[in-house]
Amino acid sequence: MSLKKSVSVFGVTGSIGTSTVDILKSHADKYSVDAVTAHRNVEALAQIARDLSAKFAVIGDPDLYDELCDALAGSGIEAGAGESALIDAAQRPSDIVIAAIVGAAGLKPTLAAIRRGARVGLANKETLVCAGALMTAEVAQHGATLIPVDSEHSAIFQVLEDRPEHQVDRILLTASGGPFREWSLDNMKSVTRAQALAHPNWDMGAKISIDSATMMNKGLELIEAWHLFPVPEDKIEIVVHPQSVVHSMVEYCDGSVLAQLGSPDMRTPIAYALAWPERIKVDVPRLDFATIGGLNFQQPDTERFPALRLARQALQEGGTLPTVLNGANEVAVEAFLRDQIGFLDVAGIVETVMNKIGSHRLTDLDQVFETDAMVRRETAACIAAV
Ligand SMILES: NC(=O)C1=CN([C@@H]2O[C@H](COP(=O)(O)OP(=O)(O)OC[C@H]3O[C@@H](n4cnc5c(N)ncnc54)[C@H](OP(=O)(O)O)[C@@H]3O)[C@@H](O)[C@H]2O)C=CC1
Ligand SMILES: CC(=O)[C@@H](O)[C@H](O)COP(=O)(O)O
Ligand SMILES: [Mn+2]
Repeated sequence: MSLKKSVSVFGVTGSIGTSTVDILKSHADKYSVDAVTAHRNVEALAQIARDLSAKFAVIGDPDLYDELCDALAGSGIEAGAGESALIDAAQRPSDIVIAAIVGAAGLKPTLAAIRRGARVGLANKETLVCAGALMTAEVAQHGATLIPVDSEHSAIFQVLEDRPEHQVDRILLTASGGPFREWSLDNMKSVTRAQALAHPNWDMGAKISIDSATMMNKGLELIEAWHLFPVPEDKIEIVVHPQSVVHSMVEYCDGSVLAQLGSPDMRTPIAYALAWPERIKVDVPRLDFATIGGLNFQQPDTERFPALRLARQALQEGGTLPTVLNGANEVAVEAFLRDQIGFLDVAGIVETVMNKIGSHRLTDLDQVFETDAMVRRETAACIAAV
């Protein structure tokens, strides 16, 4: 009988996906790989599937099935394509699923893994933002386990120690402030794609890099934290910490503040999600406090970064408003990346769409998918009018 845990990695070709591959390779004695997925990058998917001796490789774009079969020829690895194959991959009985697809596109496969009671290492924060209450209800119903991979949420998870809500005074979610932390609104008007993609501390995929630059990432993380940890919204505060060394903190009722620190390298939280409740060795750069010298903290500025205010509003009003915020943001970020709108238009468009659609009581997952599709149409129309 194998003592190895089997792992499936969704979004294996991305930033989180390839960091996960790195850990799986260095701990091949502990983990075997079942399914791996990507969206369009057939070549990288097939190479990773071969390197990890995966059993099943899925490409999200159904038109690329034949290309994937060719790339896997002779390997014995089964190929699949399209949304139904992504769901099939999630339903296979792997011990751990790393959910690292970007955006709401990850919702259906992640739900499929939750519904079979899997342990899910969740990087894909947009799923919790657009359907958090329904997702966490399914986690409870099916006995699944959700382990946060997002660095701040991993930090909170590591220091929260199952403490009851009444012992927790505050969750302090740290934010780097992104590349424009000190820029004036006037200068931010002419930000280029390359400037917005250049995060000061983290090497990440394009969408989350833009989210960090607008600080929508922290807004999404606020909503993510509220779904993951048992504290009211007004006990989750955002604090700007330019060095990204303190990944988040929890303040307890006795005045103690517990923090998790580390180099800005996602392999640490990914390894924790894989090994929890144990820890495994990871070759990340170690902190040298004398070289770092000082750690700084500042108030966030919601005037220059309105995405923070919009996400707080979505969380407070609840219902389908976080779904609207997320869908509008995904479409607006894509438009910015295609040079169709300016940097400040991203949050402006999200606000316009939120005001236009408003919030409705959240009832079921079909409503989430319908709202998401409608928001994407409305946002595209709004972008066309800019
Ligand atoms: N990068 C980071 O350090 C962090 C990321 N996260 C979160 O993790 C998630 C992944 O981020 P990141 O790795 O940076 O993103 P990347 O853009 O680097 O990777 C995204 C992955 O998802 C796949 N993908 C994209 N669209 C679809 C789709 N429609 N259907 C199926 N698969 C798809 C991509 O495949 P292909 O390569 O073929 O396009 C790729 O494998 C995001 O939700 C992000 O917010 C959270 C904390 C830190
Ligand atoms: C690595 C990670 O978890 C990202 O979400 C990171 O936090 C982005 O940095 P910002 O704090 O600039 O959003
Ligand atoms: Mn984060």
